[in-house]
Amino acid sequence: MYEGVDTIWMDGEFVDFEDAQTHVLTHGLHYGTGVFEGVRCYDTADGPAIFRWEEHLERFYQSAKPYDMEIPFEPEEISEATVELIRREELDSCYIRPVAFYGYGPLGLNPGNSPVQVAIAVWPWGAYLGEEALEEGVDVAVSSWRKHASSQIPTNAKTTGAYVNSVLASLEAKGNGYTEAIVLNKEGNVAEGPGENIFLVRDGELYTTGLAESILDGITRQSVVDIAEDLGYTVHDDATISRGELYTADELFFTGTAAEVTPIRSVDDNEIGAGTKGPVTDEIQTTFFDILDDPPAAYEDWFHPV
Ligand SMILES: Cc1[nH+]cc(COP(=O)(O)O)c(CN[C@@H](CCC(=O)O)C(=O)O)c1O
Repeated sequence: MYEGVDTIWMDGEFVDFEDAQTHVLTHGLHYGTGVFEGVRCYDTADGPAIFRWEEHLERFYQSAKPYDMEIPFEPEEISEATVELIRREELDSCYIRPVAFYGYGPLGLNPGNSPVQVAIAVWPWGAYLGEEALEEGVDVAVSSWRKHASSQIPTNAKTTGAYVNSVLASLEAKGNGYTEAIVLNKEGNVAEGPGENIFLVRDGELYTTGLAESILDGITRQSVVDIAEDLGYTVHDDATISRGELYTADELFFTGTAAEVTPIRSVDDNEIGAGTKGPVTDEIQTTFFDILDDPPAAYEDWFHPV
């Protein structure tokens, strides 16, 4: 995955990949007290550009707040370091992973005396759910693991430790021969995927679960809502979707920085629609990738040049 990656930015310095280490008594390793972002840089017609960078950077700092975590760098410093790192790696497109965590200090739940460390890594990352997934769609299963509720962990924050919930759901799905999971919330309605938001198409209208369903407020989700509305679709972006509605949907698809727009062709072995990428999904996905390839003026503020 990291072939050819030489450098990582860590705590204000560019360091060699193999030197980007942390101590085994790092607070974040023991208690999951870290926050991160997943971002993509695309090789657009206007050159390499980071997609929705300002929104991702804002969410990075917001995610730290519930943990009293002061990220010891200004957004401008993180931004400059990220652009410089992409240039040093000579990548026209890449996945970008900023992470901030309570580092090496006295253990115990209170992280107060552990320093906050920050690192940024970039690497080429292709289709998250497999090369054929974007075209053919994926087979998914509803997980027996429920999404933790927003009353239990701030689901609008990308907390490293919270992702054990996603790991459990993803491991279960893959262990049972599916590509990905869909997780229900504690009410038993649809939340999202382990690392994706979810959209449902019914009678030509789009539905996506709202923040009250204990989901991450996905930036790709919001971008797809905007794109769909600009295409003239009615979008219900605060939907409650029952498990049964998954099976009777005309179309389903995931959205996410890593997943981009990935069609779902079956749920629990029930074919969705025609069992392949549906026409609305195809139009949304094609428009999404066209915007990434050659950003129209209307979307130019979605792109941060590298
Ligand atoms: C739980 C979850 N829900 C929705 C999304 C989509 O959010 P956005 O990227 O802002 O559209 C992601 C991103 N998942 C990231 C991490 C994936 C990983 O395996 O790590 C990502 O897509 O980068 C989630 O982790």
